[in-house]
This record gives sequence, structure tokens and C-alpha cells, in this order.
Amino acid sequence: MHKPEVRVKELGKQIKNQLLVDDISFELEAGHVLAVCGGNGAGKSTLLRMLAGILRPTSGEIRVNNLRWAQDRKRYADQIGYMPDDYQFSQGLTAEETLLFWASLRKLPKQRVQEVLEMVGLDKQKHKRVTTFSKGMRQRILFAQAMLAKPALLIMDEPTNGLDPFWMQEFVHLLSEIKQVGHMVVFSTHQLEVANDIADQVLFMNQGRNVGEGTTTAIREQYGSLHAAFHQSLGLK
Ligand SMILES: Nc1ncnc2c1ncn2[C@@H]1O[C@H](COP(=O)(O)OP(=O)(O)OP(=O)(O)O)[C@@H](O)[C@H]1O
Repeated sequence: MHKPEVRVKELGKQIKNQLLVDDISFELEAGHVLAVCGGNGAGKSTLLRMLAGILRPTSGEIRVNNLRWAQDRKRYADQIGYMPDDYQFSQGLTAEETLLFWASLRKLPKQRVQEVLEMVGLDKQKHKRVTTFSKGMRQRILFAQAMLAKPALLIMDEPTNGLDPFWMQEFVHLLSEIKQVGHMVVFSTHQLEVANDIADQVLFMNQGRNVGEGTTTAIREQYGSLHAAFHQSLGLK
């Protein structure tokens, strides 16, 4: 058993008197993928934004490779790649210019932009404006952006929204390569089949809480499928 590199303990986020995330704990080892599954408003994005260090928890603790955001923001942030569920791209910038801008913020070499453009299959469209891109192409740019710095922990909010079947397959393939070199991944999804294809572990959320968790292998053995387990966790037949 490897040592867990991500440790989330009793994490909570309260805004006014609403608990958006309530007492979430999990651990993740190097090279493992966690899918956070749940319906609309379950608290998935809030959890992911806290992991990414862009939203401050009101309780609990997050450690990534033993670094805590509150203690060492710069080193914590250097380990994270974050793909938001939506993004307002700058008008007028091409795909390449957009990625060059993000790379410059992290002081990364230009060559890395070319590598990630090829990784997401947008090399030929790199001179097109991102605002003219389809939803799936914008998702691929956001994925490329998150991978720019080869982060120890890749956090993705609904990464497969808008991907066509070909890119869905490619995405599964890319994530398996990312895993093999020891990166960790936490992603949210409504689509349990995506979790089934990619994840080693799942966390089911409802109303901010953990309503079920485990390795995908153990869940499939116990319930037959992730769908059956998820329905049961919500108290549905
Ligand atoms: N800044 C905020 N202030 C108050 N309530 C918020 C805020 N952000 C989110 N919420 C509420 O917190 C709950 C969880 O939202 P969140 O976006 O984390 O859910 P989600 O699981 O990602 O949903 P979806 O799948 O629809 O994106 C929702 O009820 C939402 O309305």
C-alpha cells in the first residue's frame, strides 16, 4: 500500500447558514484517480475549488504532498492544475495565445504550450480564436491549461461535458497515461459511466455530504455497478 499523498480531513464550507460541503474526508495515493459524483447542487464544485486553493474552507484540512494551502500557498499552488467547469475566455485571443498567456503566468517554457496543444489535438487549430471554439474544444483547451505545469494533483470540474465520443475515448486514454506517471486526479462528474471507465475511487455526494465511497472495484463487486451503488446511497431503488 502506497502512502496517501492527498489527505482531506473533515472538510467543510459554510456560507451564511448553509453548509455547501459538510465533513468530507478522503485520501488519495500517487497515481490514483478519484471521481466525485453527485447531482446538481451536491457540492462537487465547492469541494474541488477548495482543493484547488481558490476557495477557503471554513473547517477541516487539506494536505497535498504534506503541504497545506494556509501554510505555504505558493508551493501548494505549484502542485495543482485546475480545470474549471466553465471559463470566460478573452475575446480575440487564439488557442496558442491563450495557452502562452497561462504558461507565462507560471513561468513555463513556450515549448510546453506546443506539447499540450498536441496532447489535446488542437495543434492545427492553434491560430483560431478560442471564442469561436465549440464547447468540447474549449474543454480541451481548459484541460491543456490544467496540464501545462505537469501538476502532482490535477483537479477537474466536469471535464467530459461537451466531449464527443472520440474525445471521450481520448480523454480516458490521456488520463490513464497521466496516472501511470504518478499524477493524482480528482474530477467531478454527473456521468457515472465516466467514473466507471477512469476512476480508482469514487465519492458520492448529496447535499454537501459523503453518502458513499470506496474503490470502484469494491463497489462493483458489492453492488454490481456504480449506478446501483449511487442509487442506493441516495435511498433510491
Ligand atoms: N457562493 C455561493 N453562495 C451561496 N451558495 C452557493 C455558492 N456557491 C454555491 N452555492 C450553493 O452551494 C450548493 C452546492 O453548489 P456546487 O456548485 O458546489 O454544486 P455542484 O455539485 O457542483 O452542482 P452542479 O453539478 O450543478 O455544478 C448549491 O446549492 C449552490 O446553490
